[in-house]
Amino acid sequence: MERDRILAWLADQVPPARLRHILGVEQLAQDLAAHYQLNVIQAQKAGLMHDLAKYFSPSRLLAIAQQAGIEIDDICHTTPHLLHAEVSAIIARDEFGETDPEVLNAIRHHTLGQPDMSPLSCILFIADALEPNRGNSEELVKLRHTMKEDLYGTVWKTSDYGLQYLLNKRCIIHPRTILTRNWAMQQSLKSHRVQQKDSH
Ligand SMILES: Nc1ncnc2c1ncn2[C@@H]1O[C@H](COP(=O)(O)OP(=O)(O)O)[C@@H](O)[C@H]1O
Repeated sequence: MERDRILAWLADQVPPARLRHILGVEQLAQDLAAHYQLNVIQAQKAGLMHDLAKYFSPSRLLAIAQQAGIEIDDICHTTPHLLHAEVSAIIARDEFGETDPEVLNAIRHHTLGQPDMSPLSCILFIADALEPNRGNSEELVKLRHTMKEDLYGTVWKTSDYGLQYLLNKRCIIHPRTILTRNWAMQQSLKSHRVQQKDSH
């Protein structure tokens, strides 16, 4: 079975704690997909393969991304680790024969997000941040309470949580996460306005 082959490959490439995180993302992505009536198999595959390139060296990430013709902006040049999402999608395709664009796009967008990303991508973005092994800080517990009520609102607030972390650590922030946050916030506020109108 392909899942076993992927797990064996991962066990060779990532430490046990990361493997636990990956399994947590796989499970939560499936739960959320079932809840939002999305394709559970796509969610499972995206969860399982989202961090394939997590431990690749910066030079390897840059070389693979360059060879694949991915546009590498200044921030990714300085912090090649941010390319692990794009490169994980390439490995999913080339090593494990994944061809489903929905699955590959969800993997590509799991770290920085992407304005207009699909519901499946939203689910993987959330699952990566909120799976149980991430801990139980007050903010995470709060986000887990809303994750099945408001998909876009949770993408918005998960982005805020990540941005806050990066600000506190004085990191350079990739603008795509800010664009994702603004997009998700607008989607969430729009859907609340529609719900309010419907209830009058
Ligand atoms: N928008 C961003 N701008 C800059 N760095 C980011 C951004 N989002 C995440 N990072 C950094 O990239 C690294 C990988 O992110 P992620 O894959 O979410 O982390 P994790 O190792 O917790 O799974 C993290 O160390 C984080 O600090």
